[in-house]
Amino acid sequence: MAQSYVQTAAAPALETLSRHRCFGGWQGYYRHQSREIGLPMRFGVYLPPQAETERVPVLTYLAGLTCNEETFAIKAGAQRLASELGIALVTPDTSPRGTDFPGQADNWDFGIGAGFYVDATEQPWAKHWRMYSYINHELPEVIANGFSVDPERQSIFGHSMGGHGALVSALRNPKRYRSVSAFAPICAPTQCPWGNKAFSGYLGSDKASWRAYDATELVQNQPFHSEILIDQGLDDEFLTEQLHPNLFEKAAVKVGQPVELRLHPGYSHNYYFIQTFMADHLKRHAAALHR
Ligand SMILES: N[C@@H](CCC(=O)N[C@@H](CS)C(=O)NCC(=O)O)C(=O)O
Repeated sequence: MAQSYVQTAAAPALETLSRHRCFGGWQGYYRHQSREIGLPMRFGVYLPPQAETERVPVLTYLAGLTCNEETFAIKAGAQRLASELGIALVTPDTSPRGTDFPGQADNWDFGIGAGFYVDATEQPWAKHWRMYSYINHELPEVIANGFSVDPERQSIFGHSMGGHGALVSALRNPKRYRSVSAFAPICAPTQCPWGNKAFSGYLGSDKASWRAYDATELVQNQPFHSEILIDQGLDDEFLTEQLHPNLFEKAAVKVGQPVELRLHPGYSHNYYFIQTFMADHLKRHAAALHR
C-alpha cells in the first residue's frame, strides 16, 4: 500500500486512527500529544494523489460550534475538487477534549466543541484552551513534519466560529497565509452574544484583550494582502444576532481592504449551504497556493 505520509525521526509521534481512499488520495484521521494544548488532539488530513510524488500546498479549515475534525470531511464535499487541484485539506478539532472542568459540556456554545480559536487566559481554561497557538503555530509544524506538504504554501478558511478563527488567523499572520475565506463567519465577536459569552469566559472581563480576536477590529489596523471572500446565506438563523458581516465589510471598506461579501437568498447556516459554494472557495485558494 502506498505510504501517503512520511513520519520523520524529528516529528513527535503521530497516531493514525483511520485512513480512507478518496478520489485517488487519502482521507485520514490522526491523533498526537499536543504541546500547546497539553492533551491528545485529533485532526483530519485529506492528501490528494499528487502528494504521492510531490509536496502539496495546505488549506486548513476551521469548523464551527459543536463540530469536530470529521465534520468538514464528511459533510462539505471538498475532496473531489481538492484531488483535482492538488491541495491538502487539514481539519483540526474545535476545542481540547479530555479535561474534567465543571460545566465544560453544559453549553453547546462554550467549552467542549467551542474553543473559539483563542488562547484562554482565565481559569480553568488557560492551561488547555490554547487553540489560537495550536492552529497557527503547533499544528502547521506537525503537518509539515508528518505529511508530504509544502509548509511555505498555506491558506485558511472556515465556517461560523471557524470563519472567525480563519479571519483572525490570517489578519494576525498575513505572511503565513496566502489567502483566507469564510462561510457565515462570526465577524465581530466582541459585538455579539456568542462572542461575548466565549470571550468573557476565556479572556475575562477586560475587553481590551478581546480585540486581538475580533476580525472587525483587526482589519482596521492590519489589512490582509489579498481579497477576502465571504459567503453568507440570507436565511441563516444566526445572521442577525451573531454574525454581522456588514460590520466587517464596513470596517474593511474604510481601510481599503478588498472584501467580496456574497449574500445568498434562501441559504441557511448548514453544510448544504457550505457544499454549494465550496468549489468557489477551493478554486480561489488553489490559485493563490499554486502561484
Ligand atoms: N445548537 C445547534 C446548532 C449548532 C450549529 O449550527 N453548529 C454549526 C456551526 S456554528 C455546525 O456546523 N453544525 C454542524 C452541522 O451542521 O453539521 C446544534 O447543536 O445543532
